[in-house]
Amino acid sequence: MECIACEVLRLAPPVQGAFRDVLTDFMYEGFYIPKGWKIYWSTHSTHKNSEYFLEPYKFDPSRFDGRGPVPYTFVPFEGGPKMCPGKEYARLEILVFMHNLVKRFKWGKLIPDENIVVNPMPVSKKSLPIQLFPY
Ligand code: HEM
Repeated sequence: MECIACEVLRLAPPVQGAFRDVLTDFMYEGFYIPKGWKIYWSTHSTHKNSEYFLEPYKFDPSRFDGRGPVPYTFVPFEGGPKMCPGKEYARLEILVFMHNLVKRFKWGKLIPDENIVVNPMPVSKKSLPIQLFPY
């Protein structure tokens, strides 16, 4: 179940990225980035990089089996000193929700091909109406 949650967070990260102040001059991929610039790191493009994730647009929870992706390539909660302090709480909440939904209910989407819109968080276009049937 955890692999499924991670794969959803990879494909549709709730936080798209964030801005950072550049503290020292540095080179990146041949580009000179001067101190004082504001830069943006993108969760989405990191998660869809085929160098780190084979067939990046394919839903494949098994990529999180075993050792999983290399450090700093799966970053829905970011990484380093600014990493989300609510990460473990969010993880628990997501897994408890999924557990109860799957174990206690048979359920189905009312709009099978509903799209996701990003504004700025990814949400279902029509709020994902579902029908629940308790077991
Ligand atoms: C799926 C759920 C969540 C995701 C994907 C997420 C993601 C993130 C990310 C990417 C950042 C870094 C933003 C940045 O660098 O500017 C962040 C920061 C933060 N998150 Fe979360 N978060 C989640 C849930 C939570 C929860 C449940 C809490 C609190 C209970 C929380 C509290 C915070 C706080 C306080 C910060 C700011 C930390 C700082 O500025 O040093 N988050 N989160």
